[in-house]
Amino acid sequence: MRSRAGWLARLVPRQRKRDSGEEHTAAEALPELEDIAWYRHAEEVETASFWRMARQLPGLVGQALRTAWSASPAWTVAAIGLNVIAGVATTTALLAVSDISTTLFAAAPTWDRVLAAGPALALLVGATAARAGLGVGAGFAQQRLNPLVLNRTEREFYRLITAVPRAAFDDDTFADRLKAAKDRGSRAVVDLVGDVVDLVTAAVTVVAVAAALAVIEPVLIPLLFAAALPTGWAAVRSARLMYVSNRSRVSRRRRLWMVEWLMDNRWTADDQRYHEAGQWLRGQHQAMVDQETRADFEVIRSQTLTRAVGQLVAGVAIAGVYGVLLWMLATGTVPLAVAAAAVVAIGQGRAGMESLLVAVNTVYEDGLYAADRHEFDALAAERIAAQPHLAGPAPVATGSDPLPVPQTIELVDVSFRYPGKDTDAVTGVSLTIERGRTLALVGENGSGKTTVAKLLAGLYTPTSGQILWDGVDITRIDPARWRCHVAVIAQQVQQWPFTAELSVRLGRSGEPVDRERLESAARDAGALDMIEGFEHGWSQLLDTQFRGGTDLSGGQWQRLSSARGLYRDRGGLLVADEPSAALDARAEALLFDTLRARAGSATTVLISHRLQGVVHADAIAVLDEGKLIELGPHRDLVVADGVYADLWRLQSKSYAT
Ligand SMILES: Nc1ncnc2c1ncn2[C@@H]1O[C@H](COP(=O)(O)OP(=O)(O)OP(=O)(O)O)[C@@H](O)[C@H]1O
Repeated sequence: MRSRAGWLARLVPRQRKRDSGEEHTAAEALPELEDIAWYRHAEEVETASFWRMARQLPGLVGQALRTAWSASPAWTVAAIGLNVIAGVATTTALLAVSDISTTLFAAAPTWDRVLAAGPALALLVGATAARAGLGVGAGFAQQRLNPLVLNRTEREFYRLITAVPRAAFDDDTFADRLKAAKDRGSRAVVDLVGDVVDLVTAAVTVVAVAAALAVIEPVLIPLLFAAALPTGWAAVRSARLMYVSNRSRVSRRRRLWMVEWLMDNRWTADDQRYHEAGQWLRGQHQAMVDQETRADFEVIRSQTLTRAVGQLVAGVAIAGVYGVLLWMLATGTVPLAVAAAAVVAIGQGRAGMESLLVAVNTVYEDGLYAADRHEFDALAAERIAAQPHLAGPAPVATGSDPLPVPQTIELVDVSFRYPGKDTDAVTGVSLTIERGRTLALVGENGSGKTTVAKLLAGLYTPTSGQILWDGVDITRIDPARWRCHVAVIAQQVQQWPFTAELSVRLGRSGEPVDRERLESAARDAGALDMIEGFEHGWSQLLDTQFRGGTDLSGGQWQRLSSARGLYRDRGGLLVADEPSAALDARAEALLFDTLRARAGSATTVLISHRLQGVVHADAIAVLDEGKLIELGPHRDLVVADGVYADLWRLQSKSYAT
């Protein structure tokens, strides 16, 4: 076993060494070209013995059967059951062959022998036809099963992806697992079901042939197994080499995919050309593609070597099996009639045995990839379950209906640190926002304004501290109960490739369209004239990659984004993060009027670098390096002569000149 592992180790590390050495130039710019950390996991796989692999089979088979059963119990039973019955037909056909040859080699007149073989011949024809029919039926059942399993697997994947907390997408471990699951893991879960049906088919054939040989000449059974082992060994080794290679390349492929996306999509097409970045991107891409090609060559070379050794040993083993049969014939241990039947059985048995070993190998291989998907599912489920409202003690507010619109929202000593960072983005912020009031967040770039907004919108959970709605810790309540009261006009304008109408009503897409609200949201955001001026009005598609689609200017997209936030808003909390950054003066004034009109009834959190837009806020919170350093209305802060007053003077001066 040690020597096998060592032999494999000699093949694979050579590939790794060459990978990291030759890509040195590219690695300077793209460090992800290095093998990923969980390569160590693949090295464990590398040293697994055939028997360890065989021991894992029952678990993998059980797992595949559970997957298949959950997708369709009826087709699972059909796919497995028909194969098992086909096995009975195989044994019957082989025993009929044995009967026929014994009868034909008997000492009797030719016609008597032919007539005597008639019933066995009829049985052979019947059993062969039945086996073929059952095989077709089993194949049909398997093909019906596959799309059902795929459907279920995909549904679960996207359920997890959309339910996972936002912070998961900032985490590189999650990104790697997601990539591995998407790359092949999900497909492998589906393939594993098919593999297990193939495994059952092959196992049934082998058992059927062994049962027939037990009647014809039991001595040949172990020889049959011995003859198929070398090919099986080679298949297992090849798969493992490919697995180890693939696993080590996930990180590079992720980077490759990203560079390809940067080159081939319209969103980066402008900037790429402004900065003449195409050549550099192509260079990075080429380096990675070359690296992939070299890795492919390496693995193909190793696999071919493995298969050649397997085939060579298999040839010798088969020669040995037939040699033993000839020797038994020569010494009179088996009569000629039995030897003839044995040749037929061995032919079928060898094919079945090789299929079995290949199936074992495929089940194991796909099992490894499927484990990537299961690992991802487990990680995603863990992240979902770790959300405070699920993981913490009993909820602090019971029931399942939406909470009432909050009268007070409080941040109590809230801190937040992004995953993987060693400093807080927000530290010890305490604030109270009364219903009907406007709070403005002000501060330099990177001071933590958007992070506070995201915490308020429930996108992230505070690392410490609490966010209270009417005294209730919001992180311990199901977000479905309070998110309906939160609307956001995000800093990063999302250009949804939908119609203008869907783009505006996305935040309430599950509800019937409210035309009046749709128009008033668009009007208040300064987007109504624009939408009504589109060739197709509200039905205008906003993506030039589809026929009839169009694109918008930066400011027009931002108006649409504001309309989306306003349509969703129902008088709860509206977070507007730099909502006017791309707007012209008229549109900006209109939007700020709209936000001001909320005063007295709805709560607004406004982030803006244009201090003219925040002077009317009931309170202005000034953030610096994640800390709240000043809080109060405009007039008080100007009198206090601190950071805000400084910024105000600076902007007023530039407007005055
Ligand atoms: N997803 C993220 N992962 C890691 N760090 C982040 C992430 N988003 C923001 N940060 C960091 O958190 C800090 C606060 O960022 P934030 O976006 O809240 O600042 P801001 O005050 O809104 O800045 P701006 O005025 O530029 O919009 C910054 O140091 C930023 O680099």
